[in-house]
Amino acid sequence: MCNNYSSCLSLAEFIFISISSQSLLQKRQCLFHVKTQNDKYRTAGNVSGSVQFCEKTDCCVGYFLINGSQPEVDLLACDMAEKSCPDSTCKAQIRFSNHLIKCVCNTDLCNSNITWSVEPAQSEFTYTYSVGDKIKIVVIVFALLILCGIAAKWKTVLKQTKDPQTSFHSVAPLCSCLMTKTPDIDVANVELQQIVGEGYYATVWQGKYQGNKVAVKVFPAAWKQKFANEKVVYELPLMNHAGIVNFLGSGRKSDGSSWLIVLQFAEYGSLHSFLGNHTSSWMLSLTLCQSLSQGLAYLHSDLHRHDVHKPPVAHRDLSSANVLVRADGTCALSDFGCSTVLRSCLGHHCRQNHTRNTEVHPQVGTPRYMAPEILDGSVNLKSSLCLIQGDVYALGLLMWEIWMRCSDLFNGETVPQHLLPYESELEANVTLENLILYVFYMDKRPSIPKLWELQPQGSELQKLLTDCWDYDPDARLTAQCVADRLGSFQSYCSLFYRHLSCFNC
Ligand SMILES: Nc1ncnc2c1ncn2[C@@H]1O[C@H](COP(=O)(O)OP(=O)(O)OP(=O)(O)O)[C@@H](O)[C@H]1O
Repeated sequence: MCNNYSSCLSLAEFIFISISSQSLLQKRQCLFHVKTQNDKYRTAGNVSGSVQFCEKTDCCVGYFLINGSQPEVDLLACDMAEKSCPDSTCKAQIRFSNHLIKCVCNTDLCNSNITWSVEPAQSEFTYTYSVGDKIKIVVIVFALLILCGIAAKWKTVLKQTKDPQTSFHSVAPLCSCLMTKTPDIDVANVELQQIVGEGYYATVWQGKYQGNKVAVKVFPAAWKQKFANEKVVYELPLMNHAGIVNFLGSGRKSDGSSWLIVLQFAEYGSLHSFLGNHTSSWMLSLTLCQSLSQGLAYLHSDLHRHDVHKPPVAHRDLSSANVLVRADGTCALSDFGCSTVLRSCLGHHCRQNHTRNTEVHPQVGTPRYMAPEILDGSVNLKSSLCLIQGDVYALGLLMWEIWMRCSDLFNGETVPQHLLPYESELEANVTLENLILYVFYMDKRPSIPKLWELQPQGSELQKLLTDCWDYDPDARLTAQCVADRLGSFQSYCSLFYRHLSCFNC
């Protein structure tokens, strides 16, 4: 019997309400307070008044502004993507700038309060050292330096005795793949002609080897480790692929002053200089993006052919300076100095383990191209999946750079000059702190021109880019999926413009 409307529920309604209230009860509840610039946090769960029921994670977050000595709430919400949050109370964890700090915690409404301590200010008192004190300090520092030197030397000697190869490999040892042992080339046969590129670690020359035009990457002896990293990747089995620059050999100058890697010569040099000097048609842009994503998909692949195994490799430093453009308008990945050869046992979750393993896989790469979770420092850099997802974020930025120079997308209007990602929003020499605030905290990405929406494939293109640089690494596409989607773009070529200047169309 039911006496009033509210108590008059059918059995089905009753079951539905109890199940939903139960599931709401099981969900993490966090205090909710957002400002418009961080609207993305609304999607992290259902909001009821000042409480949010988390849909995506079990963690609450709090961002606090430090004005004077008191933290002031800037944002309270459920976290957006799966992360580790081992603490039950919200302890200040990451300091984005002098004014903004973040905490994460794992109990209901735990983000209401932040536990933090003001960093001890530099004490301002002065102390005058006597001459005797100064001599003592110099002697102690000197003795410590000598001791450190001896200890470091011993560590190296012991390491080398244990495994003579380890001094030469910082890349994680592989599960099952054999290295292709390429014999060293005779450096005397390599002719260096002119410098074509100057990176941080090496100078790249145009040269001649066995009658062919080649690029020669010359590492000074001090960067032997970078040379070794790169050589390890190039010498992996089955590394020959159109999307990866062709490795022709390596060697050492007889006087030991430098180490050389000989590569196929890319006529247009880096993608950065190519885009700086050329605009492109729809088809050329598509060719650049397809070859780039195919190269990355291949690099990430775990291949077994007969008895040979190519493990997945994360590039970890994708940028337009590290992608080359060949005469036929295809891209080739290069510069594997920061790459990590991954064990074939993929499957670690991106954020299961909060420890930052800076020893095994340190945070490397070009900050501008670093994924938000890598900038934020909250990911487990030991996880293969994280590194691969970080590469896909950079792939999204690279494709944005390419399409921003596509004249067909600007419908006869002036094509903007080539810009690096975030160059127009932040300065050319952007600081890490500004990048973290913009890319991680505000979840901003390079802007996509409104004009693109009017173009035949503009919206698909926009979707492709946003699916690569999603805030949630698990929501990002794989490089293979990017290549497949781009493959379907091609069939629309004839629909695009009748007078389309197609490259390879
Ligand atoms: N195979 C090649 N063909 C033509 N130019 C090349 C080739 N390889 C490299 N370059 C040029 O040399 C530049 C530097 O090369 P690379 O990025 O490999 O050096 P690096 O010292 O490792 O740089 P980084 O500072 O990014 O670590 C490239 O941006 C490109 O302009």
